[in-house]
Amino acid sequence: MPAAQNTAQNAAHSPRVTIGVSLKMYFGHHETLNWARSIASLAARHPAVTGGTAELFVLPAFPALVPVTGILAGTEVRTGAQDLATDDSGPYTGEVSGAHLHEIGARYAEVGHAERRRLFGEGDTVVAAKTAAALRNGLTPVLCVGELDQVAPAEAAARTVAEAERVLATASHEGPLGPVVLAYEPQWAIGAPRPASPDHIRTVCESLTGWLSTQPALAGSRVIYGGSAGPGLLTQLGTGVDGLFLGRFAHDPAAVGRILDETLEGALACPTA
Ligand SMILES: O=C[C@H](O)COP(=O)(O)O
Repeated sequence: MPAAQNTAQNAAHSPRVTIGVSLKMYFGHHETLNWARSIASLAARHPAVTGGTAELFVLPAFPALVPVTGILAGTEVRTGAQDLATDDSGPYTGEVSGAHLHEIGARYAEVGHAERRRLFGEGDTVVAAKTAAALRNGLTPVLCVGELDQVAPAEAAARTVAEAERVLATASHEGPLGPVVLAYEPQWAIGAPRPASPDHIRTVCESLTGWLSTQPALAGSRVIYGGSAGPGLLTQLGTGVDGLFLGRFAHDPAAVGRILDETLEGALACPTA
């Protein structure tokens, strides 16, 4: 199928807004399960989810993946992992492979988060290997990219597109690419009181979307924003972003509900690569 036709078909079938949630390491096990039950109930009745306006995925800690996937079974919410191994099996103490994750029902795997880069020393080579591992195991990579320091939007866009290009070019040496979720997370806006400005977010996300449109191997990819995102941001962003990647501001399920409400407001017309 020609790439352009493939892109058009993916766009036609993609929900307009992608909402991801990473629980990081904030919740205990029972707290995670209770949160997942609330999200399951929300997703089962919210018209944005039942009507396909929004797609929702959640990334709990590894031990909660099986029960959370069970709790969300029967809803349109998908689950994924916050990390995965570069390899698919073998002597890698403490690691969890993409094959294992797919077997237990995960459909997404986050790679390249700033916290893993900063605290665990992961660089582009490892991030690319994890991206490739996700793709070859049927997991959609949630590839986090974003500038370290607060710079002007145009400079942030240039750095972020270069980062995505670098990582995905390296990943392509290990196997075919496919649709990814590019999570634009300016590192200075993670864990902050407020997100980056709408103008900053739009400038970078539109650059990422423009770059993706030149990459047929990545057709069907989405660009979402993370970094202190919460209720109200989607409405402020309007067009130019395919969704949000939520952290702390999704801990209250009611806040997730308010964000889903925003996806129905009609002002959001998300371009899809
Ligand atoms: O994975 C999510 C992002 O790092 C954002 O987290 P945050 O909203 O708590 O800043």
